[in-house]
Amino acid sequence: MIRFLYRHLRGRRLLVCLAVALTFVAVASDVLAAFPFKIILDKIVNHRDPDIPFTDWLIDYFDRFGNRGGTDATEEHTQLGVLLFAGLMFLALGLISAVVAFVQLSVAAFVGQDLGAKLRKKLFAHIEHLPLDWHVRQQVGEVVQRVSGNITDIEKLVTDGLVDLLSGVLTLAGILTVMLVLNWQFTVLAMCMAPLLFVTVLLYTRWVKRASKEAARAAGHVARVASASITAIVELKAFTLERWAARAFGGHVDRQRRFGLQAGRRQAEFNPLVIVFITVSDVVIITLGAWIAAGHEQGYTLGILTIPAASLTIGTLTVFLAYSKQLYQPMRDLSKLTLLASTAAAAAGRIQEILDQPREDHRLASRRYAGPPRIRGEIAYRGVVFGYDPHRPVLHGIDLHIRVGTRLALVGLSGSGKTTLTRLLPRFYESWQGSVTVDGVDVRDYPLGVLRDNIAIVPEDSILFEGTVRDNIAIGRPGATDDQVITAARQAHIHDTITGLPGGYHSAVRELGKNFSRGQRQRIAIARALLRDAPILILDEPTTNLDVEAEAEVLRALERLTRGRTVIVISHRLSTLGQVDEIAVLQAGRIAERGTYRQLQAQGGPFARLLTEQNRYAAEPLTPAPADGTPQERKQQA
Ligand SMILES: Nc1ncnc2c1ncn2[C@@H]1O[C@H](COP(=O)(O)OP(=O)(O)OP(=O)(O)O)[C@@H](O)[C@H]1O
Repeated sequence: MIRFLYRHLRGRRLLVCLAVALTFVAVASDVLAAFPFKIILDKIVNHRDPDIPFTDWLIDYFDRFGNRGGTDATEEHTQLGVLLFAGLMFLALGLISAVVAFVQLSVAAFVGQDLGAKLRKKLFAHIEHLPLDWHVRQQVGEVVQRVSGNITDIEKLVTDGLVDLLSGVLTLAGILTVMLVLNWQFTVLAMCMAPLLFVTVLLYTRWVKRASKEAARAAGHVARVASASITAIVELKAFTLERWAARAFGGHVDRQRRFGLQAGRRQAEFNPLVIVFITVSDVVIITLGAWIAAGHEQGYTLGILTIPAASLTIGTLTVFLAYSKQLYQPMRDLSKLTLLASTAAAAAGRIQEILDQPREDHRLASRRYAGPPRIRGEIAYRGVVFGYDPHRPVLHGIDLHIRVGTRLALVGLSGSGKTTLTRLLPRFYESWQGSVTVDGVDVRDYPLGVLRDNIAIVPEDSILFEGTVRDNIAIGRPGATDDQVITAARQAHIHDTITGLPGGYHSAVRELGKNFSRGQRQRIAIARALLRDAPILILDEPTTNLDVEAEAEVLRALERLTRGRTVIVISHRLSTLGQVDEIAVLQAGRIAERGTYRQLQAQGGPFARLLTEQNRYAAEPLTPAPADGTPQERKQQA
């Protein structure tokens, strides 16, 4: 934890040192704040002048305001002089404490917030650069928790904890030292309850924390279940599952209440216990202390401990009483802080775990790449074997060649590996065996930035980001002009829809594009891809979730997008494959057959069977192959 903080506090270490130095000053003034009472009582009750080096001149100065009434011959200073001196000392200590607390807390808050912001930005940027393989293995909530909750834990330790921790330790040490110097025998007596108090504080803080943690975890479940139920409200209503959802939700709420009550009960027991211990300790100090301070002759022996008679003054007794109360707070703070520190240490561990993950380096390639930044788009898979699980390959020796500017459709049953195959191209994953090349260069030899800049992907469900519609299209090419954005939108057949919105191109996009229909989102994504103008295009079932009308619109937009590019399209709707040059059928991670639509249909193999299966429930038998052949065939005929 210390190493983690030291590393991430670079640039702010001097401020931390300042906060530490100020803590020393604050603690010293707090500990000394009990002394003015001692000075006053010693003067009035015991007729003793204060014995503080280098202060006589000041008391002499104050003496001129008083007279010698109430003093005896042994006293050098007047009562008023000493009272004014004690008052000034109290005021000065209070002011020092206030100013120091202000600076100290401001510094701690600044360092805490600064560290939190820096860590958040760093962690987020790192997460964004981690490979897809890492992302799919994570739970989204878990990752978000690290960016928000875990960093807050560290922020809290720095803002509230470090200063309190240090001042707690210093206050305890300071108080004990002063007490021991004043009267060590009486200190041992006065501290009789301290071990019990300490153990109680330690145990109870732990119990309260444990119960609160469970309650917080249950609260997390409550939030998750509520959010899942609200997200799936349509399904819940459709299946009339409202009561079932309410029961599941109620279970989590009950758990949260149980632990919340447990924490409350522990807290309720804790405070009275502390009061009892402190009261017992005060009783000892007051009764025994007052007896000794009253000047009774003999020493008092308690076991091996002898307290010399008349070794206490009423003033010293007051200091002991004040300290007895002051001891509790730092103990409590320290105990709380051990937990805060352990939570922060666990949080730091979880954050470091992510920071230790190697990120994708967009510039790095296994060999130096000296080719052009724009590639032509010839794709070849050779003997590619790959899987997500080390023991379960998904692709078994794929050989596939896609010429520049041609369109290949990947079809096959669900789970046959179509998406996986396309994911190897932008190097979201790397093949176990064989190679994937683009323009004859292994994808591993391209800098990631170059490779991915040359590939555009339109997925099944395009996601829009927060911002305006224009921003969402312009993502395709940072710095694109308004004209370029509008041209792309026109080509994607979304321009009219956008201009029909109240804000036009500046209309806001709500969370993940919820205020747009699926078809509109797809067309915005197509405009984005058009603007990107990448030579390679991957379409992963871009019309799957659309109704007939929206599908027709998106297909029209795609028609423009796919022109002149190397395209891999994954499609379940075999009837829409008329526009591709070649179809590859995947079966359990192997290419079962390849050919044009007509060839495969005539061949009577897996593709023909898939077609029959899809047409089984059609009202009329479909004959979707284009009358004039595929584009490639059309080109050849021409
Ligand atoms: N991230 C992943 N981790 C582990 N296994 C995965 C992962 N993604 C896919 N798989 C598995 O790999 C196999 C191929 O999945 P893939 O998504 O490539 O199939 P697909 O043909 O595209 O299917 P669909 O048509 O349903 O999208 C499946 O068995 C799937 O369970």
